[in-house]
Order: sequence, then C-alpha cells, then structure tokens
Amino acid sequence: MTQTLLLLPGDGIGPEVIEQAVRVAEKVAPDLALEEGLIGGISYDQLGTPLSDETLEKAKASSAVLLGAVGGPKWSDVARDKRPEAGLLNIRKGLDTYANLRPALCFSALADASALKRELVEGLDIMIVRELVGGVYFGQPKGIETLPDGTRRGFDNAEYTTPEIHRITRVAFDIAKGRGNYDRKWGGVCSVEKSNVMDSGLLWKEEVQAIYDAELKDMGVPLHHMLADACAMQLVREPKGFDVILADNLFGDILSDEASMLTGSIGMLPSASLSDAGKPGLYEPVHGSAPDIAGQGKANPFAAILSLEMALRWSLGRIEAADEVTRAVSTALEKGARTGDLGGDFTTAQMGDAVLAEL
Ligand SMILES: NC(=O)c1ccc[n+]([C@@H]2O[C@H](COP(=O)([O-])OP(=O)(O)OC[C@H]3O[C@@H](n4cnc5c(N)ncnc54)[C@H](O)[C@@H]3O)[C@@H](O)[C@H]2O)c1
Ligand SMILES: CC(C)[C@H](C(=O)O)[C@@H](O)C(=O)O
Ligand SMILES: [Mg+2]
Repeated sequence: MTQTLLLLPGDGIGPEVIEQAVRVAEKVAPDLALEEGLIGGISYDQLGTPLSDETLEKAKASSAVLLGAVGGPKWSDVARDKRPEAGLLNIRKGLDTYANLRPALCFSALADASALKRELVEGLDIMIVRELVGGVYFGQPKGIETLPDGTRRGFDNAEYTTPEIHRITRVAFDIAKGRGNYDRKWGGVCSVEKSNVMDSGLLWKEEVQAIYDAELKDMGVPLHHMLADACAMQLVREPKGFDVILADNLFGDILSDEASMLTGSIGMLPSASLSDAGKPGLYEPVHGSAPDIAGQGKANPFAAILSLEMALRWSLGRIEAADEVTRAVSTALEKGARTGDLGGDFTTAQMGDAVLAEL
C-alpha cells in the first residue's frame, strides 16, 4: 500500500525548512506520496480557522504528518481559540499523539557550538518523553476574568488522570529499554514533576511509581524521580547523566528548549509525536516560526530534516532511509555546513544541498 506523508508547512520559516525536508524525502523515499495541507496562521487567513476539519481528516488518513511551524506577530490579536498555536494543539489532540519524543543529540561536529563546554556535551544523546495532550495545556476551566474591583484574574487548570500517566510511562520505559543506558547516573527513566508543590505533580509521581511496581519493574529499566526545577539545573550541570527524561506537557516543553541549547541550536532539534500503534505520527521541529528570520533564507532546516528522519523511523518503517539521513546530516556538519544559528553563513537551501550531496 502506498504510504502518504502529509506536509503542513505552516507559518514563518515553516515553509522554508519543510521545502528542504521534501528534497530529502524525494531522494531517500521516492515512492512516498506527498500531500499538502494548511495549518496555523495561513489556515486562519484563508479559512478562518487554524485547523480545518479537512486538514484534520487528511492527517488522520495519512501514514505520517510533517509539520513546519505555526504562529507569529501577525496573529497576536486574534482570539485564543483561533490563534495559530490553537491549530497545533488541536491537531495533537485530534490525532491523540500523546507521546512526544524529543531527542537531544549533540553531533560531534557541533560540540563547540553548544552554550556549554565541549566535555559536558560531546556525545550527548538523551531523549525527553513529553506527555503532549493533557496537563495544564488542556485542563478546564481556563480563562481570564475581571474581578469586582476591576483587577483581572487569569487561571489554568493543571490536571492529570491515572490512565494518562500510565500510558506515557509505558512509552518512556519501552524507549529506555531499547536504548539500554542504565549505567548513567539517572539512566533508564528519570520522571520529573513538582510533587512538592502540585497535587497533579504528586499524582504523577505516585502513578509513575505504581505502574512501574505493577507492570514495568521486570523490564530491568531503572526508575528515578526528580523535581523539575532540579532537573533543569542538572541538565546544564551534568547532561550526560540522563538517558530518558519523562515529563508532563509543560515541563517537557521547557526542558526540551533547554536541552536544545546543549546540542548547539534549537534549529537542530526534531520531534516525533506518537499515538497508539497503527495511528499516524506527527513530526515537527521543536523550534517555532522564528519571525525574526522568516523569509530571509537564514533558517536552519536540520530540525525539519531530522523530523523527517524520525517519521521514516517511527511511522514509515524505513529504518535504512532514516539511518542514511542521520549519516548525511552528520557528514554535512563535519564538512562545515552551518547556518547563522550555528555560527556560519549557509543559506537554508545550501544546508539542504549539503545534505543531498551526501545521499
Ligand atoms: N511547533 C511550533 O509550531 C512552535 C514551536 C515554538 C514556538 N512556536 C511559535 O512560534 C512563534 C515564535 O516563537 P519564539 O520566537 O518564541 O520561538 P522560535 O523557536 O520561533 O524562535 C526562537 C529563536 O530561535 C531562532 N530559531 C528558531 N528556529 C530556528 C531555525 N530553524 N534556524 C535558525 N534559528 C532559529 C529564532 O530566530 C529566534 O531567535 C510564536 O508564535 C510561537 O508560539 C511554534
Ligand atoms: C507553540 C506551542 C503551542 C508549542 C508548545 O508549547 O507545545 C511549542 O512551544 C512546542 O514546543 O511545540
Ligand atoms: Mg516549546
């Protein structure tokens, strides 16, 4: 059966980086059927909604979805439920992609581009497993209200349930088992929360432990618990001490941006968002639409190309093609391919050329 990759380039640098990922896809998986759809601000401009039913249906019917980025200052005054970011949250929820995998891998050629010393990050290979369709992002009620005295009150509800915590914990353990890095200081799975302050955090810790004791212990994968603020600190102090970090939606968002700077640039970090087996995965760079450099040919397309790599690996079962892409990116970096964020002057297209030259 033909496999379909739905492209949702979105806003800002999204279309620029997806264009390069498409060149790579056409080279390593020429039989893959590519379709295109709208999401984000461009969808709001054309259709009055950041995610149309048509795009969501197309996504559900595809083998995988590759998304660029959404958002930008143009839509800052639009109502929250029509904002580009709402389109992103709705497609994640609509596809039930609850397991967001955010690898932070420091290519050896970039060890000096990191904000940290070479010895701290050289060889870094950690995986953040972020719960993506629950927590404070989706909890109800939320809103902004005006109080009788004229001041305002904004509120969000951080909530998790047992099944939500158990299913993401199972994914984290499966991934940690496949990686086998148990000898690191916090090797195996390190679950982070604020159980010292938040009830949803306390439940998170208790339910991770409960499913581990009841179902996962025999896998032989160590489990650690850490407070999220301490994890933020240890990530810059001793990043190679971690292997798989399991986090809720909000802490996973913040810690993955932090981890991006260990690898050299946010322009390098891909992600995979997975649902249950057999359902399409959603693949997107961790970075946003970068309005400050959009339209200038300055964006680093490697996060998008590596997101394609993750789609080949996790949804399309094309492991050899995925390995080829990783190798080509690594070699391109070794040969000096660098956009501005990595301290070079390559254009977005030249970065694509550099990868294609190695395929
Ligand atoms: N998945 C997504 O679509 C996603 C993710 C994060 C932010 N956003 C949205 O993007 C918009 C801008 O957000 P932001 O500025 O906080 O974050 P951002 O990631 O867009 O940009 C942060 C900084 O990193 C740089 N940068 C990001 N990606 C880069 C790349 N590929 N190459 C080179 N430099 C890169 C930008 O130039 C900027 O200086 C907001 O509307 C935000 O909501 C979308
Ligand atoms: C744009 C925003 C909604 C999104 C998030 O917070 O999940 C982004 O920061 C990300 O990391 O994918
Ligand atoms: Mg983020």
